[in-house]
Amino acid sequence: MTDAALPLFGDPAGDRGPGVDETFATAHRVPLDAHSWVEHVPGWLSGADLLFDELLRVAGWEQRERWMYAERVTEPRLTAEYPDLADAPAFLRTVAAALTRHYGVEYDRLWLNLYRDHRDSTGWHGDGASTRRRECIVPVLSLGAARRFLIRPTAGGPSTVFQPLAGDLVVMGGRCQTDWRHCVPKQATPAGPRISVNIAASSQAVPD
Ligand SMILES: O=C(O)CCC(=O)C(=O)O
Ligand SMILES: [Fe+2]
Repeated sequence: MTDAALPLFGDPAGDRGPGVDETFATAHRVPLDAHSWVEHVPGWLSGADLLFDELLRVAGWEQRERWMYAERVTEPRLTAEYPDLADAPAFLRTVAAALTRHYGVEYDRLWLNLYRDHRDSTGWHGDGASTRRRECIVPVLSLGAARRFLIRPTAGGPSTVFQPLAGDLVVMGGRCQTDWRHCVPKQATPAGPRISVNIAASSQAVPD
């Protein structure tokens, strides 16, 4: 079965399914320095739990491994990647289109992370190959359990902490992918599963 064939929310009237706030009314931009910022948009998506359940079921979750120094390590999360937005579950195309309209960046691909519980994580990093332009706008939509999202200068220094809830957007802008590093740390306090939707643009993968 393909994603496109799924009646995603089974609600032809469309008023019980998820929806996005096209006005970004709750957006709050936090300047990190002269070149970089993070925008938190609480409650941007309504019906986040429906989208979470649907993605858990339909996404092509993979367990990836990577080289860390001389060792092959299993990543502490699952990932589903859609290099072509056209192949992504239908509602995520609506999400990407709304972000394209608002931020003026042609979002055309995305990947999902599934943090199965509080022991899953993403270590400190910049988004690398998907963000080679000097200034990029990288939206991340949170679904499921709340987890901490940290960002700190690449050269070291204190972290700025966000705690996106289900339906919140966290958007990294400017030079966040080079001058700053972000992560979602493991935590001691038990947490249920979380999915992050990381929305990317091939136009931002090309250096300017
Ligand atoms: O899960 C998140 O909120 C961020 C994930 C992330 O930064 C990534 O996959 O590159
Ligand atoms: Fe990232």
